[in-house]
Order: sequence, then C-alpha cells, then structure tokens
Amino acid sequence: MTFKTDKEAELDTSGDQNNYYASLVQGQKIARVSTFTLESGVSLDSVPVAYSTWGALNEEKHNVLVICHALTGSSDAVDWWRPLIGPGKALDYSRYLIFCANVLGSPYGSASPLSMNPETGGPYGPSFPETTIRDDVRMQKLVLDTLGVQGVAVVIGGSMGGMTTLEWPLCTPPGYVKNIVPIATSADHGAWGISWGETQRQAIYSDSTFDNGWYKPVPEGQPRMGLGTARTIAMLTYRSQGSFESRFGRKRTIALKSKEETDSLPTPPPSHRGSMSDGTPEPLRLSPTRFSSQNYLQYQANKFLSRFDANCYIHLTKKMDSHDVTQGRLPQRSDSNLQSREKDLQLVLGRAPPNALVISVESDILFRPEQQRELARCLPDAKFVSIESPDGHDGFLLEFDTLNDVIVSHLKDCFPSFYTNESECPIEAVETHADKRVHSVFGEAETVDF
Ligand SMILES: CC(=O)SCCNC(=O)CCNC(=O)[C@H](O)C(C)(C)COP(=O)(O)OP(=O)(O)OC[C@H]1O[C@@H](n2cnc3c(N)ncnc32)[C@H](O)[C@@H]1OP(=O)(O)O
Ligand SMILES: N[C@@H](CCO)C(=O)O
Repeated sequence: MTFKTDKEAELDTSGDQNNYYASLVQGQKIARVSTFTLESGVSLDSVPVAYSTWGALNEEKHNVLVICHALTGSSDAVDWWRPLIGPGKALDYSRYLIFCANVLGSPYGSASPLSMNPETGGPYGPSFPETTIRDDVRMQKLVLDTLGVQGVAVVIGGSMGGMTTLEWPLCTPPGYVKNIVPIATSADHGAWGISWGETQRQAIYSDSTFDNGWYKPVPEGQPRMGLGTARTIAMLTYRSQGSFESRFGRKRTIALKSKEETDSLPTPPPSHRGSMSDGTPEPLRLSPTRFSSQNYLQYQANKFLSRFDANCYIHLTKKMDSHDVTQGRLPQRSDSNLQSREKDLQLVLGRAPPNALVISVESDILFRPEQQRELARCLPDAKFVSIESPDGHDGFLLEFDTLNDVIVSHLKDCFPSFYTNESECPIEAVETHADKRVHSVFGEAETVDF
C-alpha cells in the first residue's frame, strides 16, 4: 500500500533491522510517514512509527482507546500494563481497538537517534532533531487515519504518557477525542522536573565514553557509567522515601564481584580503614558488604543499560522539558493584562473534552498531586482520583487493582453503549498477543551477581 500525499502514513513491515532495542519489543507493527515537519520546522522523510494494536474497530470506527507510554516504555503496553489489559479489564480489547505507538526519539522502533540519517548514511546519534509531545500526537494521528479511524473514544497515559494524553484533544480537530485520562502528570514540566532531567543528562555527559553522543549505539557501546547513574537518580524520583525504607531499611547484602572488579578496587590507605580493637587497621574485605538499597540501584542500572540508549534518553528527557500546554496557545497580552496561571490553563484546557478523569499517586514526589489537582480544576468538569500507594510516581505502573477499578468505572460512565452487554464480547474477531505473555515476577534478590 503506497500513499503519494505528504504526511500520510504507509503501513510497512520492514522497520529498522539494525535497531537492537526495537527487536526487544514483541509483535509491534511499523507505519512509515512519507514526510513529516516537526514543530521545530525540521522535516523528516520516510519516518517509521512503531505501534501495537489489540482488538478491532467497530462499524463507526470510533471505538478507539489510545494508550500513551511513559519515558522508557514501548508500544507494547502488555509489557508494562499487562494486568490492566483484557476482556473486562480497563483496557478491554473486546470493546475497543487499543492503539499504542512508540514516541519519536525512543529506541523502541520509531524514528530516533538510532535511525539512519540519509545525509550521512550513519545513525543520527546526537544530531537527531528535537521532537515534542505535540509532534508525537500529530504523527500518531496520521497512523490512526491510515487505519481508518474516525474518532478516538479515550486517551489514557501516565507521566510523559500523561503529557501526550493532554495534548491529544488539543492537537486534533474538536470532537475527535471524546475523553481523556491523564495520570501522574502535569500541564507543564516545571523547574523541578526539568532539573531532575538535567541532573540525569549531566551524569551522561560526564562519562568520558559518551564522546558528545558519538559512541557506538548498541548496549556494549554505551556510556555505561553515565546512563546507569542517570537511571539510579531517576529511580529515586520514581519511588518514595517510605518505600525505600520499608523495602530495604538498613539491610545488608554481599555484593558478588568478579575477580577483575575486586582486583581493580583501589586500596585505601590504612588511615581510611576502620580500626581493630588493638588499634591495627581493619583488613580489606574482598567482597565488601553493601546495603541492600545500593544493590537494588546497581541492579536497576544494569537492567536499564541492557534495554535503553543514552542519546534516546537525553532526547526524551528534553522532549518532556518542552511540554507546556499553554505554549503558543495564549492570546498576546500586555503586561497590565496578564492572567493568573490557572486562568491561562483554563483557557487552553477548556478546549479538551469534558469529564476527564485525572489520576494522582499520593506519594508521587516527581509529578506532585497538587499538579494533578490543578489539572482537574482547569479541565472542564473533570474528576480527580488520588491513588493510595507507598510507591511514589511509579505507582501508576504498579497499583494495578486500583487503576483498573477507577478506569473501568469511568469508562462505563462515559461510554455506556460500549458496555450494553456485560457478558458478551461485542466484537468477535479479537486478535491479541496479550494472552500469550508470561507474567513478569517482581521479587527481592538480595544477592545479585553483576
Ligand atoms: C522492550 C522493553 O523493555 S519495553 C520497556 C519496559 N519498561 C517500561 O515500560 C518502563 C516502565 N517500567 C518500569 O519503569 C518498571 O519496570 C516498573 C516500574 C514497572 C517496575 O519496576 P521493576 O524494576 O520491575 O520493579 P522493582 O522496583 O520491584 O524491581 C524488581 C527487580 O529488582 C530486583 N531487586 C529487588 N530488590 C533487590 C535488591 N536488594 N538488590 C538487587 N536487586 C533487587 C528484583 O529481583 C527484580 O528483578 P527483575 O526485574 O529482574 O525481576
Ligand atoms: N518507570 C517509568 C517512570 C517514568 O515515568 C519509566 O521508566 O518509564
């Protein structure tokens, strides 16, 4: 199938054969947009957009549920929201066509720093142009057009995915999106969020192997120290002090180190070692005792290094920094006619559909509950739900039961016609790979070899 018109998507199965990270994602498809002009004015040609779908379109082609992934997610929502997906669940592919696309700049299959730059024949690397949340929405809408979609029932997403969720009704024709569920997100990325992102980027820049972004872009070529440190910093913002204390407290563990790693440990001078009771220096331990929380962070860093790319990480954190729903959407005003922040937000978000469900995680220190309360006040007739969770920001990826209950009940209220018969799947031909997945097991590994 080929489209000659600019800015239409062509369905394609080739993807980018050289992208290792995209090969980690199961069952996704690729659409290719012939020409796309980014908000920055830069044009890209033959732009791949990786996406996954579950379920089928109804006759009116408007039973679409769009999921927007977070910073390091992929189009495979089953990978990170599995307990919410399935018949009778919040993301019910027997009632909706569920669509989730990978954002621009992510390593999981859409155009990114890993893509080939046609001008050089090599990967874009750090020269990949900046993209915005609005670019993602406009791009994903083109893919929906190609799939024949006439309208979207609801857009749901958390964190960066919540930013995308907010932009969907603002970047598409009025009435195209009927409802939104922004979770653990904000109307703009404030100084706090920008600064955490900058701290993580600085960790990457300071790694000597980063080479201004021109490292070999496969897991082995990564600026490992920098990206690993960025992830450990990020993990602290995704969780909470309470969850760290209750999970790890002062528990200790033995870090199993390789002989090479142990041999390369610097030998501290005797004055820096502890003392034995007779005053002689404490002997060096070859397997130093570590706190369990240190091990956990190291483990998370290593896990991340095997699945994410540093240039993509920098790109996506900058994309989040660009998020501001009011940007370019407010009338020109003189200084004497300035409005309050809330009035400005009401003006812009007033264009979103009514009855949004805004969800907050009460212990979130990154996207703070007051930011979601503000959204709920400024979106027309919105509802606000706070989820009790000790897990901080990542609560939106962990509190499955509560999320499921509040979203199901909300969708039943908003779209009763999709729920007329509880016992039957209104769409028979349901194609999904959701059922074939193995549930991931979260557990404690107190002694980890890395
Ligand atoms: C193809 C792709 O990869 S797509 C992208 C997938 N990822 C995403 O979509 C991003 C969103 N997901 C996330 O951010 C995370 O996965 C979350 C929030 C959903 C869950 O985080 P997790 O890291 O799985 O949870 P948690 O914090 O409980 O950590 C569990 C892991 O830490 C390990 N762990 C726990 N305690 C310790 C410790 N003291 N020391 C070392 N390791 C430990 C566990 O063994 C477990 O290991 P495993 O992941 O290999 O099973
Ligand atoms: N844990 C999530 C948090 C970002 O919101 C991620 O890595 O994408």
